[in-house]
Amino acid sequence: MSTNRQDSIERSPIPLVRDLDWHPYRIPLPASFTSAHEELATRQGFILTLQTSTGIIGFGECAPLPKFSGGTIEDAQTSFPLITPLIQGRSLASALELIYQHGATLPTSVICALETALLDALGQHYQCSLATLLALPSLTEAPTPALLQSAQARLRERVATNTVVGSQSIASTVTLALQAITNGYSCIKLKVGQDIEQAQALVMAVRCTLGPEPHLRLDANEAWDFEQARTMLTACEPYAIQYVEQPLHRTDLAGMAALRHVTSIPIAADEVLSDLTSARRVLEAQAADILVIKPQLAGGLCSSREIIRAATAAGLQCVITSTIESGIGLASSLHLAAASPEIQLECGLATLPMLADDLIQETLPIQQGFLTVPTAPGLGVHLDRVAQ
Ligand SMILES: O=C(O)CCC(=O)c1ccccc1C(=O)O
Ligand SMILES: [Mg+2]
Repeated sequence: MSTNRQDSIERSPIPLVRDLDWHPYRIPLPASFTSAHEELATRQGFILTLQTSTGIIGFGECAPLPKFSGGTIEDAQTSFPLITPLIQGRSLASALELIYQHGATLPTSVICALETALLDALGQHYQCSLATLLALPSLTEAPTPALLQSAQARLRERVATNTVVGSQSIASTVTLALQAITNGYSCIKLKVGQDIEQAQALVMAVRCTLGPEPHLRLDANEAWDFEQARTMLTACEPYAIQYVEQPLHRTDLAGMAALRHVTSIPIAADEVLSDLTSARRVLEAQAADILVIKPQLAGGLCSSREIIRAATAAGLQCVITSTIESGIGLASSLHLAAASPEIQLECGLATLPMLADDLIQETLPIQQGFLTVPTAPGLGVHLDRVAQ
């Protein structure tokens, strides 16, 4: 970018929020997503369109997942008319500050949508990607060219992902896992339910078929009690399990901490995480080796970044995953992953192929298990109007 253009961006005032619009969507999952919680056959949520005084359009997504945390579709809907008058007429930076300071009363998925749309617009104003904004020391001061350049230099261009195979029959799970390896994935997550004998047989069959190389992680979605978890994980010790997500109920932090002492398989916290405070409780209780962070449920991108920092300082690793939202929300999580060098494990962001429609004009292709981070200003993806 020419110096003149950059100078004029630094001098030009931050645009004001002119209008917010929430569009409901329903997207079918052709194969449905089965976990110990539910069978998700349709994804429901809202796309936020934010317009600025300078004609910039920012997009955000609110995709609640009531079985986890962060409220319901109705909770989100109730909050929309309250938000607009608070945000309208503020600068993008002051609107961001407002939601960071007072957002705690809103459903986390609503904060995530507002933050994404504001950062999308701000990135377009500064002509830098959302990931670049997240790598800056401050979001509320105009970045100098030098700051933008050093932020950009810290980003990852692509993010390694896992694929997830839902709880199906052993034969079809093995087939799907093999297919994923053929497609270039090197990390597979198996959904394992309450029947621990079936789960053990599944893990053995998948590991024996795939060989020793691919990373294999499990997700129990809170299905087990302590004894079931101990039995299951002991039986899985020979199969090189990368980690197991949420083996026990989210409230059982003491159980999770105790489980870490009876198995060598790392324990990951997922359902228990609903904001920075809940993450701090997990760290305090030494209840996990890994945190699974879903920006929709953890209060947005900056809140997720705070969680990553706290976890890293305590010696834990983190994974960013989707809630099976559309391409708008997925892109925002992808930018966060790109701006988080601490994250070395594969992220659970390979979920767009599960949806009948990703709602975006662009494609976010997965090549050899990697998602490429958009580099265009802001979010780098746009709502496909035809898809609505
Ligand atoms: O982690 C992944 O690979 C995909 C995301 C995922 O599994 C998920 C998606 C929606 C709701 C819950 C979960 C989960 O991790 O339990
Ligand atoms: Mg999980």
